[in-house]
Amino acid sequence: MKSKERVLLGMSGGTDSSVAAMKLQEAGYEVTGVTFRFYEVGGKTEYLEDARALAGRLGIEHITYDARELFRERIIRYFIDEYLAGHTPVPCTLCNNELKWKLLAEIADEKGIYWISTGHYVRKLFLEDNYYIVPAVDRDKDQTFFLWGLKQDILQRMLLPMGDMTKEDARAYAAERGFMRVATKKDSIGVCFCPLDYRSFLKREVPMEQLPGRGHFLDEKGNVLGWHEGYPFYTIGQRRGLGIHLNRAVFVKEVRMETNEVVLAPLASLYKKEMYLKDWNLISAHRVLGAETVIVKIRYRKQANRCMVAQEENGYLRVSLLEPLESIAPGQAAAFYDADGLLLGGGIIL
Ligand SMILES: Nc1ncnc2c1ncn2[C@@H]1O[C@H](COP(=O)(O)OP(=O)(O)OP(=O)(O)O)[C@@H](O)[C@H]1O
Repeated sequence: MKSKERVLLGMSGGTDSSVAAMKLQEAGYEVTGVTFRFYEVGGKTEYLEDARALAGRLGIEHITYDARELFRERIIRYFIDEYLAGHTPVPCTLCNNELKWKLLAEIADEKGIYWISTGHYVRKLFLEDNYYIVPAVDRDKDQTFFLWGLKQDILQRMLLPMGDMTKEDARAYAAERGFMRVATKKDSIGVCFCPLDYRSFLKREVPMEQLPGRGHFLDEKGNVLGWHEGYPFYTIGQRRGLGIHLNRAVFVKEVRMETNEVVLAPLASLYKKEMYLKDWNLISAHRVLGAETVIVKIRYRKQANRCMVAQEENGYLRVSLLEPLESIAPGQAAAFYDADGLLLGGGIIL
């Protein structure tokens, strides 16, 4: 890392960005921390106080940026609208690609700071005139899956101090320096504004009259199997919590918004060999469109699959899977990698 340069770091108050602050400072950077107020569960602002206190202890400048309205408009609204459209949204991907890193760059620009940083567990690589994101040393924490939408203007400015550490290392690093609160913080889980069940979130946030009410579960032939609570409460691939008891295992195969129907089928019926992507971004077009095969992942923790990718005349990407995949859900993200783990881009499943 270069020294005596300025960097703007997103400080969430959590372990990772706190350790990132320490590492950047030790590497000789003049760090400014910014904490975004995105969403405060139960109005709690402890995270903000933690980030501020750490910045104070490290002697770094800290600013707070109120992004609550923006977050509500761009992320929460999108999240709700996607379920109401019968899709399965990816709020963390959208937040990273459309909010977090863009805000960091904007604020850094205003302050005349070049480098921008977070506590993400990813690394960065420069290869043949392009910057790429590659998986972190800690494969279990790897967050590349959420960052496929970033372009060179952001990639070139990123500093990623957590990419070469494991979470355990990070906790030990903070503990060795006497930052016990940082070392022992719990990991955040799931979507920050809706960590557990999205269904109760929808019921709380969406007025009753905007929800479709009860509808039919159908089998693949169109026979009525029973009642469901309304299509937004079901996602493709779902098996648990269907509230219907049949003498065979069934999964959600299709969510039909127009008719408020949910089609249930055995797992074997959920496999597909093709999908289309919209809103895509290719960090390297020739490594994806020109490649014999690339690797595609459609869930953070799901296995990688091989595919071929082509651009259609209508602008979408067609992804032809070498092995069929189950639970391909509209609204979800697909991320492309090469065989060495280079993140090549991604898009939203149509
Ligand atoms: N409210 C926020 N304000 C500023 N930066 C944030 C905020 N939330 C997240 N970030 C930045 O984005 C990074 C990734 O966030 P994410 O919530 O995915 O990870 P995390 O593992 O919980 O990180 P941390 O331990 O730092 O909270 C954080 O390390 C931090 O740099």
